Amino acid sequence: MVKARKYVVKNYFEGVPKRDDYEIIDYELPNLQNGEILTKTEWISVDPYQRAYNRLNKIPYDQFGYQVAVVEDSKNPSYPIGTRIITHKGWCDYAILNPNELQKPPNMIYKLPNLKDLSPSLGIGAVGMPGATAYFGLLEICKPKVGETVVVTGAAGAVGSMVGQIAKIKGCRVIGFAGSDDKVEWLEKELGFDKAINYKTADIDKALKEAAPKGIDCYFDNVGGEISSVIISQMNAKGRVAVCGSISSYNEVSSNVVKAPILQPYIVSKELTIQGFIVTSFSKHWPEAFAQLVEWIKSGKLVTREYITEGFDKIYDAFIGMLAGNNFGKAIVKI
Ligand SMILES: NC(=O)C1=CN([C@@H]2O[C@H](COP(=O)(O)OP(=O)(O)OC[C@H]3O[C@@H](n4cnc5c(N)ncnc54)[C@H](OP(=O)(O)O)[C@@H]3O)[C@@H](O)[C@H]2O)C=CC1
Ligand SMILES: CCCCC/C=C\CC(=O)/C=C/C=C/C=C/[C@@H](O)CCCC(=O)O
Repeated sequence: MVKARKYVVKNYFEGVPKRDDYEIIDYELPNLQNGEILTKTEWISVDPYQRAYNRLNKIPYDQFGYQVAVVEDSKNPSYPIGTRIITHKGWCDYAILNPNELQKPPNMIYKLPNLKDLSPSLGIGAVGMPGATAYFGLLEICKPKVGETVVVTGAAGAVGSMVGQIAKIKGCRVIGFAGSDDKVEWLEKELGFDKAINYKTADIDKALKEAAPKGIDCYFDNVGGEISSVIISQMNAKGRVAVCGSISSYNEVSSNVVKAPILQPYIVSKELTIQGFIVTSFSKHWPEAFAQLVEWIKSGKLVTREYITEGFDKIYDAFIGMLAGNNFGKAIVKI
């Protein structure tokens, strides 16, 4: 018998999730049946949608999320012992899975993409769901052209740091917003952003007019709220906005959500395209994105950074730290 642990969400979050909203449960896994595999978790992802989607689930629920795991025992010939996989099994240290029943998101499983000699942990970051989000959101929705100006918020995070670098690879001028001077320095000095701005200290409207005197063609929106309204008000005719997330309001109780200015006059007069998307809509094409992302990383065109917390007992802390902005790049937990 294998002893396993998992995080169960006991409450609907009010504001910032509390430690007491979670319970860690110890339990014994049953014996393997034909077709099943026993997996040992190696890396766990903490992501903003784990906060945002809380109220879409029936309480209590097992905390969902991506993980890298290795097959420890197998009664499925397609997944022999030692195979590395990505699943959406969430915050648990061992699991029994039946790959034949895990074909559609969110209950998905796939073999770790060929990462060459890169760390398997990238399978939940730059070469995983966040990497695919940056790749498809930018290339399929913003559709940037050479010489255009691209703005990204949440620029030092998992998705944003990739968006900015991919836009540079595509020949764009890139401006990023992030929440500290250290992040600004990292974006400009190491990731090649043309300009980064600390949204917590800058006059956003003025700083952006200075950074983008010819206006903005593409906006990759990770945060929503007031800053997005300011950015959209400075867009050029036929500009494209990919609405990826709105983390600035995930921890707000509804009565506190900021009322953003009215944008319709800009949207109409500039003929803007504003499109929300969910990355799994592109899931059939993830393998193409992963192959390209690995090539860019291996050739040094794309820099990856991970913010690693160690220990199963620390997943909650890693999650809260990510929501508070501690992470540079992808926030993950090593189990
Ligand atoms: N549509 C989709 O399919 C997907 C959407 N997303 C969305 O993309 C966004 C980025 O996700 P991801 O890259 O994984 O996370 P990040 O790695 O960017 O981590 C979250 C970051 O959000 C920033 N942040 C926190 N609070 C605020 C706030 N009030 N205002 C502005 N920024 C804030 C912090 O950075 P800082 O220090 O700069 O404040 C923090 O580091 C999220 O909105 C997420 O929901 C992600 C994956 C898929
Ligand atoms: C309550 C509305 C929340 C709005 C936030 C929208 C998008 C933010 C975001 O981060 C989306 C991420 C999507 C990730 C997709 C993961 C899927 O593979 C699994 C979805 C899991 C689930 O639906 O339970």
